[in-house]
Amino acid sequence: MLKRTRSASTNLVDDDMLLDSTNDHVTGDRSKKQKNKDAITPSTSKVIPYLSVTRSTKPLPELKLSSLEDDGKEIKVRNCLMWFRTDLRIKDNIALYQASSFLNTSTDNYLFALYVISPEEWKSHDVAPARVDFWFRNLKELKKRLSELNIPLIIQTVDLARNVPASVIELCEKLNVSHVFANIEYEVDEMRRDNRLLNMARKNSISVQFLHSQCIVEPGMILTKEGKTYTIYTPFKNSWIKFVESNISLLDLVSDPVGNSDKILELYPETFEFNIPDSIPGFDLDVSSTCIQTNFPAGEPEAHRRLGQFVANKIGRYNEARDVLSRNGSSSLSPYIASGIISARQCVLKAYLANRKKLSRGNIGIAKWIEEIVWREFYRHILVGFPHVCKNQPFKLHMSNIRWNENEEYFRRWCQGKTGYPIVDAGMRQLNGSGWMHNRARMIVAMFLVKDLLIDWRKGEKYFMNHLIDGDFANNNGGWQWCASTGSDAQPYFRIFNPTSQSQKCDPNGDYIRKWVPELKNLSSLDIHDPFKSLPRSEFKKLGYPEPIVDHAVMRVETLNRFRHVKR
Ligand SMILES: Cc1cc2nc3c(=O)[nH]c(=O)nc-3n(C[C@H](O)[C@H](O)[C@H](O)COP(=O)(O)OP(=O)(O)OC[C@H]3O[C@@H](n4cnc5c(N)ncnc54)[C@H](O)[C@@H]3O)c2cc1C
Repeated sequence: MLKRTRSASTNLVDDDMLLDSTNDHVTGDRSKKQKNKDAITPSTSKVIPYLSVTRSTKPLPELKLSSLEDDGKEIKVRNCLMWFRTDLRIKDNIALYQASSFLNTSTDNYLFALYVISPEEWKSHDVAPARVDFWFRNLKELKKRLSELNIPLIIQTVDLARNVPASVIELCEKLNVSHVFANIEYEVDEMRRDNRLLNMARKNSISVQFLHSQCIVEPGMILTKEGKTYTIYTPFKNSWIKFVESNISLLDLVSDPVGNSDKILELYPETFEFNIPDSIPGFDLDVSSTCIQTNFPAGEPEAHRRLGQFVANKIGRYNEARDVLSRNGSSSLSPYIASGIISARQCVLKAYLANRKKLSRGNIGIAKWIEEIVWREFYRHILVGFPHVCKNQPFKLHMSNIRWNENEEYFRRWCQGKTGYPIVDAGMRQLNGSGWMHNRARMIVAMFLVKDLLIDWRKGEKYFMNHLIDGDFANNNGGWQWCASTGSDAQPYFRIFNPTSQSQKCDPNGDYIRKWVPELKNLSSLDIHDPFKSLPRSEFKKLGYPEPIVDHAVMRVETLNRFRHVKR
């Protein structure tokens, strides 16, 4: 394991500056629909609008870790707290490693770990029950592994989201904590929460360090020639690859944390006694939990097993297999990456080594897979550079003037997988039945909602978040806006998927449809893609499958018309 010498410390600025970055109000609730009548200018500043990032290449002991110390104040090290959020892993966890190395010199200080259960915050962010279930299962694994290091995992349940920072401070006081460490979450509400914590900590002489860990290339590290955030993927990717190739230590993993001495067991026995619940009210699984739990077992070893198997057996053919719906051609690592059970860096490093130390070129399947992780980074950079996307607004602001259909019946049928378009219904039923959906199916169902039903993409985005085990704000928002032609580097509005030809192309034998739409399981591969057209009416009626709710050709014309004439 390589010892990491690279680090970053971040000072979050005031709430007001966060709000100023888009001249709008942060709602605290991404899900609430905001009518965007006011013109809002996306940030074009050279630096990230609400993050001031400093980097250091000095070895760890020489790093100034504390924001208070940055102010010239010295804080005597007492105990440390690692606050886990969407980074539920021990390995390659920058904040955890920093926290543990910070204490290393002294044996009289201890490291505690914290996880906050925050139901109100989760509700307002449409967190799916499948995701909460996945978190709890992973927390149980994490707790076991931390216990082996004598690090207790403290669980706090905080009903109101606004009380989270105060409860962290309260815990610090109780446990004599002087230094708090956490990895940054880039979404606006999360940044506001952390900013509050920072302000409260300052008043209580507690040092808080937020560290970059979600991306291999931190937001703000690569910018266009004009010093702006990239808004087009291909130049972003080229710049990303060049940057990582010339700073290859960005792929170095941090060492494992050092544990506490046994003395903590006598001094703070109660901190080892927290139980992780199986579930909490409001987040009960409504699909077969055994299917989700069997498909996505918890734990870091499982994530690494998947990565290892994928790289050993499948990655080489990823470029050709990834779009075939019935072929398990992708890694299915997304729940693990989204909850931080494995880091993007660990994934790319493994692929890079398998590709004989190449990020691009080399094996075409490997290079393509790395590009997908770069999409994930692209959407995070967009989130930071254009935080208005966190506030229910389209990246291209004039796109909020599109007139959407308010058809609850159509929306309900889309959600249930009863549109009469087999490939769309298969995708939605996969989501409802397993908490996950194939990438190509996500594109098809999203495009169908927006461009065949003309329903606001934000309704689909919310539905996805409410059901996906891998729900991830940046990826989900980016994916939806790509399909809706409202996003950065999105599909042009006139590119509209034909669901039937997508079905023929990406599920040629109809096996994916047969798996998820049992009414059609006996149809031939010729009839299955559009049974309403291909079967005699009497035969079709016997299937018990709905007729198509709209005519694709008619809706295509209507959609082109509405998008073409959207007011600027
Ligand atoms: C409408 C829509 C909504 C989406 N919502 C989410 C979401 O909530 N969470 C999520 O993780 N991904 C989302 N994606 C991206 C993509 O569909 C999933 O990441 C992918 O299907 C996960 O399967 P995998 O792990 O087998 O991916 P692989 O193909 O093996 O890719 C490896 C990893 O790269 C990342 N990745 C892959 N494709 C993309 C992409 N297009 N954009 C950004 N990152 C990508 C993911 O972290 C993924 O796990 C969405 C895409 C669309 C079109």
